[in-house]
Amino acid sequence: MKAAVIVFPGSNCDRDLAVALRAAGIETEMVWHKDTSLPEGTDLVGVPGGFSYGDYLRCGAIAATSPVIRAVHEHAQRGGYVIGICNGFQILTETGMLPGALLRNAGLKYICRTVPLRVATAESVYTTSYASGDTINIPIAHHDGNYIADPDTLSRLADEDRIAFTYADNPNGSVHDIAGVLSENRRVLGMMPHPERAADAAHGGTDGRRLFAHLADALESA
Ligand SMILES: NC(=O)CC[C@H](N)C(=O)O
Repeated sequence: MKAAVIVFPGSNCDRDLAVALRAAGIETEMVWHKDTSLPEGTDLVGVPGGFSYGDYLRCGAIAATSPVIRAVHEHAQRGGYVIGICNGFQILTETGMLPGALLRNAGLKYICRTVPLRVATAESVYTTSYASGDTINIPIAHHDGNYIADPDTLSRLADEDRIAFTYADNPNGSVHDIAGVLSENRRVLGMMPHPERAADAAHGGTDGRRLFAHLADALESA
C-alpha cells in the first residue's frame, strides 16, 4: 500500500497529510509538482490543502496545469485512488477529475473553525469506517469553499450517492450543504474540511483519524 502526496508551491497541509497517512500504516512519498510521473506502485494520490500559487487566478487553477497532474489524471483513469483536501479539492475540480467548482464563501470571509459534518454515504473506501448519517467534527480553513454545480450534475451526484459529506450547519453557502464529493467510480474524493487536522488527540479531535485508519484495509479489500 503506497501513497504519494503532491507538493505545490504554496501547499501547507502536505506534511500533515503525510503524517496522517503514515500513522495509518501507509507508506507515503512526497512528489514535487514538476515531476512528470508518480512513484512506482502508487495506489493513492493525496492532493493537499494550502494556497497553491498563492490562489492567484482562481484557487487551484494554476496547480491544475502542473506537470504532475497529467500523471495524476492517468492514475485516476486507470482506477487509482485520489484524495483532494481543501485546496486539493479545488485543484481536482479545476482539472475536471471532479465535477463542480468552489466559489468564494457566501460571507466573503475566510473561515477557520471546526464544524459538524454529516457522513452522507459510507459507500467508499474513504467513508467506510463511518456510518451514513454519522455526525463528525472536522476543521475547515478556507475562503473559497462554496461548492456549486449545475442542476443536472447535482441530481446525478444525489442519484448516484456520490455526495460524501455535507455540512450540518452550512458555513459557506455550498449548494445542498455539500462538503465533499466522489467521482463516478467512487475512487476520487474531494472534500473541503481537513480530516488530517483531526487525526491526533493533540489536534483537539480525532474524528478524521478513522478516515485514514481504515483506508489501508479498505484499499486492499476494494
Ligand atoms: N486550507 C486550504 O487548503 C485553503 C484552501 C483555499 N486556498 C482557500 O482558502 O479557499
